[in-house]
Amino acid sequence: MKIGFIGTGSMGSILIDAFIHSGALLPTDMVISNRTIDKAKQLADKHTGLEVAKSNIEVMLKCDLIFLCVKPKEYKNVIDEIRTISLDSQIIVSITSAVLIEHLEEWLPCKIAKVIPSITNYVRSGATLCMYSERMLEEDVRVIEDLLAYISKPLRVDEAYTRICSDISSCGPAFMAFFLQKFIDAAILKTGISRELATELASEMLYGTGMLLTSGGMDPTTLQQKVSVPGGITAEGLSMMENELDGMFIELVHTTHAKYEEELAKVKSLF
Ligand SMILES: NC(=O)C1=CN([C@@H]2O[C@H](COP(=O)(O)OP(=O)(O)OC[C@H]3O[C@@H](n4cnc5c(N)ncnc54)[C@H](O)[C@@H]3O)[C@@H](O)[C@H]2O)C=CC1
Ligand SMILES: O=C(O)[C@@H]1CCC=N1
Repeated sequence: MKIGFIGTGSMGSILIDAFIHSGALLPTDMVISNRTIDKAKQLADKHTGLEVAKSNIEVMLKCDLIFLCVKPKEYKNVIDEIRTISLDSQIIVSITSAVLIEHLEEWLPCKIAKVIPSITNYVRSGATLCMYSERMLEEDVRVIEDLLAYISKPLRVDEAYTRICSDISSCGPAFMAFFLQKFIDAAILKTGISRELATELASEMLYGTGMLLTSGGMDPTTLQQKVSVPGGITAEGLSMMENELDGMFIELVHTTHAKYEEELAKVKSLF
């Protein structure tokens, strides 16, 4: 089976790298295209045998399963280009939250999967959020999830929860890195600790915390309880954060959902 990638920007190239490094795919299994062809060529220079197509049409003509890795506003151009040569036997995997399965089904005759990856997949961890159109057969779903399992934990979610699941799984790494950055900056400002040491400590801490919350079998509440001795320093810090951050995460969810609605409307208006 030939796998295509239309769009080799940040997420497209992360997926290609991860599939190759994990052994899920060989470079020769894939055909890729990108608006700026040099970006695709740079990937091919890194992975001998990876074929760069001259156009998105060429990818569609050569592949059975095609990942669409472009931004919402770029869907219109791609769909217009490929719709007349798309086949109902082909599987399109769209990685964009703000493009609905029902719209992709309206625009293309193909079987449609919506899979939201995460930057964590680069190091073969984190989830991939999986949603499928009714056109997908059991064996199509198996092909996709077998592939994704090399680089992630594929989790089936209801499309109605795409936004909040992506907030946690895909935006989450950036949000957590932001918190870490603020923590490190404050540590440097208040104590004079070196950035290098503070960053190393913070990164190791987040890695270990992630392990405790997955293979370690702890949930976030238990973890907090285990670290905070009643009346101790952690408890004091947690209590301060409870007051300072009250409402912030509600606001965060409002913000991401408002932006999502805006993008959904924009995509719809383009067609
Ligand atoms: N970056 C991330 O962590 C994640 C991104 N996504 C989704 O992936 C999608 C792509 O995001 P990024 O890779 O971050 O964006 P990006 O801007 O880095 O990559 C998009 C690529 O598409 C190419 N492109 C644009 N129009 C094209 C066309 N007509 N034909 C072929 N190629 C074209 C661009 O040249 C660019 O290389 C977005 O919808 C985003 O929401 C999903 C999960 C995580
Ligand atoms: O739009 C999304 O849901 C994804 C999450 C990170 C970037 N884009």
